[in-house]
Amino acid sequence: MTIRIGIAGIAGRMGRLLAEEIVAAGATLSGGTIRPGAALATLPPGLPVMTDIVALCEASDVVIDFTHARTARAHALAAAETGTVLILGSSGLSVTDEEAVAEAAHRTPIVYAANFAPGVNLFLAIAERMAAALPPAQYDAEIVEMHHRQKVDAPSGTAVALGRAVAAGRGTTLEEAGRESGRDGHCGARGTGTIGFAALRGGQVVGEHTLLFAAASEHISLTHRSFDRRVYATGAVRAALWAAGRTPGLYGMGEVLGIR
Ligand SMILES: NC(=O)C1=CN([C@@H]2O[C@H](COP(=O)(O)OP(=O)(O)OC[C@H]3O[C@@H](n4cnc5c(N)ncnc54)[C@H](OP(=O)(O)O)[C@@H]3O)[C@@H](O)[C@H]2O)C=CC1
Ligand SMILES: O=C(O)C1=N[C@H](C(=O)O)C[C@H](O)C1
Repeated sequence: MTIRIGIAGIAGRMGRLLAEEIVAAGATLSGGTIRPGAALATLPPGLPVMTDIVALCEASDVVIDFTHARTARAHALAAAETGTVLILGSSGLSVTDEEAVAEAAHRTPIVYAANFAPGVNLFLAIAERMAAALPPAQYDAEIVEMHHRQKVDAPSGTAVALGRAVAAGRGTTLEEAGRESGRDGHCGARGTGTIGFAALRGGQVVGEHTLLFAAASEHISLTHRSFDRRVYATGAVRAALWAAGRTPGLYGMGEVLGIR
């Protein structure tokens, strides 16, 4: 029997691509959820569409969730209670949401990644190395991201992950280092060692992230651009096939790719 993969948020931009990629990977598309109260959109005929995440988990070996931060906690709990593998791609989770996901991962495998594109995960590893080599007293770290006008959270999950990677390279955490976001008005001079974030929104940009280290006499920057969000869908399906049958735990895309 092929692996059964369900999709939370099947009517969304990512949900629709995931449906195609699951079938292309030779897995069984077990169904999908839409938001309770949402109008039933045009979806593949014959596909079980429901609003109950527990019912989707029970019908699936793996559930892929690209919906919204506000559902992450309930979806992780449903996966834990039914022993279903969860691939979680939603961004904008609070620290307490992330703690709830980590708690659920004691009972079932969860792959949680800010970005499922292979290039971004390499970028995260390089960011950590760059930060370890460039002293924070001289090199200001700034992260700039741009996304389509429909994106509802900022800074992006990937930008936050880059910030965390920079902080880790500097032997600290993002919270300890301090975030500087959305500068406006008399915001004061930049703090030494803080990590800056700027979020641009417009058009249909799939996802662009730049990490800049700025010193008095030199700048070094690295940019990743996604041109097609299918790269996230293929990455998520790859994670689903990798995670099925693993022991419970919280995994990242770096582990799926063998990067870290
Ligand atoms: N980790 C990664 O690699 C990537 C992460 N993302 C993240 O994934 C998320 C979704 O992105 P995207 O597909 O562009 O957004 P969309 O808004 O297009 O899709 C989200 C879908 O989830 C639905 N939804 C919301 N709540 C529920 C619920 N409780 N049950 C079932 N369905 C629900 C929405 O329905 P409705 O419209 O009716 O509210 C919508 O159809 C975002 O957080 C985004 O940042 C996106 C791309 C890559
Ligand atoms: O909402 C999006 O589109 C994306 N969200 C993710 C994020 O917040 O980092 C990943 C990617 O950048 C696309």
